[in-house]
Amino acid sequence: MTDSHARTPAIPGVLVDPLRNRGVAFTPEEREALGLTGRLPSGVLTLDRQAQRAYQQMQAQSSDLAKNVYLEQLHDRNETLYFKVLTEHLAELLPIVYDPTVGEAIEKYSHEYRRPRGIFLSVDRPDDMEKAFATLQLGPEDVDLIVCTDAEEILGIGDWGVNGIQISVGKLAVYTAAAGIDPRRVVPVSLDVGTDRASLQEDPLYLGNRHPRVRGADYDAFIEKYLETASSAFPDALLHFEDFGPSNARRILEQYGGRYRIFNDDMQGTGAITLAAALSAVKVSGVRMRDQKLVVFGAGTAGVGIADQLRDTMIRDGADAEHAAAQVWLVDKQGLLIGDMTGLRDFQQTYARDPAEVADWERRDGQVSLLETVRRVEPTILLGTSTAHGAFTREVVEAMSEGTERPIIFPISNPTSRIEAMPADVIAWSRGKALVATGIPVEPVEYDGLTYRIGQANNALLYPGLGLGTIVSGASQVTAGMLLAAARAVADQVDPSGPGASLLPPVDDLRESSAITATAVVEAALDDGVATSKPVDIEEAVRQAMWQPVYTDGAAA
Ligand SMILES: NC(=O)C1=CN([C@@H]2O[C@H](COP(=O)(O)OP(=O)(O)OC[C@H]3O[C@@H](n4cnc5c(N)ncnc54)[C@H](O)[C@@H]3O)[C@@H](O)[C@H]2O)C=CC1
Ligand SMILES: CC(=O)C(=O)O
Ligand SMILES: [Mg+2]
Repeated sequence: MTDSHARTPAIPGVLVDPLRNRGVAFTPEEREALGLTGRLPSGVLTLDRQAQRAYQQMQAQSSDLAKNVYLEQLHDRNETLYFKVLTEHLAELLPIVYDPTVGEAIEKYSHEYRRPRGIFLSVDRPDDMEKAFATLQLGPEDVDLIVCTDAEEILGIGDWGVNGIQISVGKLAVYTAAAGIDPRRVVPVSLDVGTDRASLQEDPLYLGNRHPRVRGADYDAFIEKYLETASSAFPDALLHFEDFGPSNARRILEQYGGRYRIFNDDMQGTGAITLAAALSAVKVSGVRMRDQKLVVFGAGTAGVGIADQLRDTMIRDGADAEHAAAQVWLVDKQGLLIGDMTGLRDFQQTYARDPAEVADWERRDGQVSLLETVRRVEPTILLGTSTAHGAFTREVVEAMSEGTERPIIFPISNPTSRIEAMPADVIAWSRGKALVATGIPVEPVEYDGLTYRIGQANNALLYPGLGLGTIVSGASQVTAGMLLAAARAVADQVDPSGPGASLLPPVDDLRESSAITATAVVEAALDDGVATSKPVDIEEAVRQAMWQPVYTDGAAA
């Protein structure tokens, strides 16, 4: 009898291990040593040639989602090659592996599923956690970074259950491509607590838990167990939290930030990159930080996280704490948030307005609208973190432009379908006066004979350098000082004064930008007394720590 295995022999392990695989770049000697004789075509390609081929194959895909799926398959086949391609074409491919296409990839994950990447932890089996991490076969010092999500508020597209694993994967890809975080030392995690999205629960191909989100004590116990398990298995790892819902994101950070090495990207990373864009914009507008008036549209995790960092910056610039908080107006689904409203979240209360102050403001259906708020407040900064596409109308932008000479307008909701206004409109409606940054990548805008470059105020322009600095310094916490240092380091990399200049560094230079940011972060960690390692030459230590996508000698073995 013929043994079918004789005709279709198993693929040798090294060829299916993405961290070791080099495919046709294995030399004849390596093939011999690794038992690959006769298992590859005889040609040997360099990494450069492989990267050319992979890039061509990627370009031949018919849509951005197909490109994302192609690149994920490459990621699962050969990590060095994947990161070589990604690093060499960062500005072109970041929108494919990350925002905005990652949103679509998450929506389609259970249907496009090819093979698993990461650790899947289920609220229904909390006792499996240690076992799941143990399958990685890594020692306590082998992991620098774990990105987890419970996927309740993925980008601006809401609850996507286990499909959210792709945001953990995408965020980590950016860490490596943009800051050289070693891909062998990172772990993406899905915390599957169920989903409230009926279409997922009913989808026969859905791969996650088919029950509503677990909340309350069971949710809290699951998160606490995750923190305990992850940090005792990998005590040096930074625990990055991504895309949790507003009721949990801040609570987890505040409750556990002192005990564990936590970073909440949507609050802290977004706050810092938006602060960087604001620091640049303020250089152009000439209005001191302490005199800014900020209207936040969408008072959730990101919006209030940003408001907090801008308020703290006003205080550092000389405003007293009460005055700085009073310079912030939050507008959400209920309109302007006012102190006598019921149902305000605890983190919104600080900024809720005194009812007497707004007693004679126009109300429609009992609400003070964004437009009325802008007319009354005459803000210098308007921030969009609402997911409400088109909410920054012509009227809103014109009203803002009447109240201030250089309006700073940041519609940073992701992905593209959620942005509050496109920069071309904002620039036209403000007659070229607005200083704009967006969360999504956008092409330069032509207006009245001038080219306006739009900075990408996406936390991806900051968190890779922040993470690298945290890892190199061995910081036990991500402090406010480290966030501020990162924001300043990013802002200092651009000269925003030229006509139409970008407020933020370009994505093409992200690796260099991350090295500069990380250096500033290490210095801040040392100043704040949280660093556990003190490099003699900080910049050199940062650059040395950056993993490069190359085949290094001996790594094939
Ligand atoms: N550029 C960047 O780096 C980042 C951008 N974001 C974006 O910010 C947006 C919000 O994200 P999160 O704060 O995490 O979500 P969230 O759910 O915590 O906050 C969204 C807030 O907007 C409010 N909102 C929804 N529809 C509204 C409407 N029609 N009018 C007024 N308010 C409305 C919600 O009630 C909620 O308070 C998303 O689009 C996300 O992609 C978030 C993090 C980073
Ligand atoms: C960029 C990001 O973290 C978000 O949109 O949630
Ligand atoms: Mg996020």
